[in-house]
Amino acid sequence: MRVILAPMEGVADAPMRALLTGVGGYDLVISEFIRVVDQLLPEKVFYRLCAELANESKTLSGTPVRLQLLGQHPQWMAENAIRAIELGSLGVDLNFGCPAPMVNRSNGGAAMLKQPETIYKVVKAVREAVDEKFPVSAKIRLGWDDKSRCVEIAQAIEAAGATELTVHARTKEEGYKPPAHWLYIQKIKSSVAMPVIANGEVWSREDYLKCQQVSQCDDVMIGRGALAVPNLAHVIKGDQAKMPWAKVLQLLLQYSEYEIVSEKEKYYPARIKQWLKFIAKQYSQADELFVQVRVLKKTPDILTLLKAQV
Ligand SMILES: Cc1cc2nc3c(=O)[nH]c(=O)nc-3n(C[C@H](O)[C@H](O)[C@H](O)COP(=O)(O)O)c2cc1C
Repeated sequence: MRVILAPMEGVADAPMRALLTGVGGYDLVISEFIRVVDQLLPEKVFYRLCAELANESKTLSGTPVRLQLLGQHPQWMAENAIRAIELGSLGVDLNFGCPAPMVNRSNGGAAMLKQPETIYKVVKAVREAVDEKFPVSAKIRLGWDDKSRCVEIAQAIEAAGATELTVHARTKEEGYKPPAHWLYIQKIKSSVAMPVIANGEVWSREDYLKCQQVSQCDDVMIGRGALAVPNLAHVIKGDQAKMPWAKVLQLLLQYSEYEIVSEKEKYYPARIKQWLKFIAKQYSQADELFVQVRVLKKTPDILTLLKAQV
């Protein structure tokens, strides 16, 4: 079984990826998406969204990172995929599930689920452009507003030569509303030969076991659950209990300290607050802390408060 850390734009940034894979249990990480429209993007964009490229595409603790691209133009996706590989990415992942209105208005992300033939063309162009020794994977939702074409979409991705497929078991319209429809992952898995990775609403080992049973997939990708319980990968693998609150606090401190080092004062307080909100889903102590942290504007003040809790 593999546990993969999900791409989460604006949340699972490189410092967060370093922190979570440092806790361990992850076999692979997918980066936040890089939006491709109609040009070959400059190298700095790749480094900004996937800083691990400068470290042989691995997090500090050595977990491999695969860069994710999002776009609807086959040729530009192929050109940017080549650049990703040249810069050292260990493969390319293609995002066909993003629900952001800006992305969807220009026919990217989840909007592509309405056109399996365009998805096919994008995957094929990227697969043909990238040396076969590097994986080209895809990530989908079950559809735009209904699930009737999910098998067709997966089969198009396979026919185009994708190495593997992650299925977030909801339509775009379903957003993040529970439940995730794991049975549809099983329908997809039984219709294709490539490896399928299950994704959606796995917050505990119990969830994983249920998801595994229903989807028939051993491999799982975890997103919000990984933020809420920082050692969830180990918990899922059955080799650790849920991390105690004191340890979570230490990680919050570490993440906040990074910000001081990186001097991104204005930017990161929002990210610390955001992370704390996810943690509050699984730790009641985080709820109380969030009330105090939310009014603070500067990271040093947040740090002082966090240190006082330890
Ligand atoms: C804040 C946020 C940002 C996300 N950004 C991306 C992204 O950049 N690329 C992508 O393929 N999916 C993205 N997703 C979707 C997740 O990768 C994942 O499919 C989804 O959260 C369901 O998994 P979960 O229930 O384990 O969180 C994002 C999700 C969240 C909550």
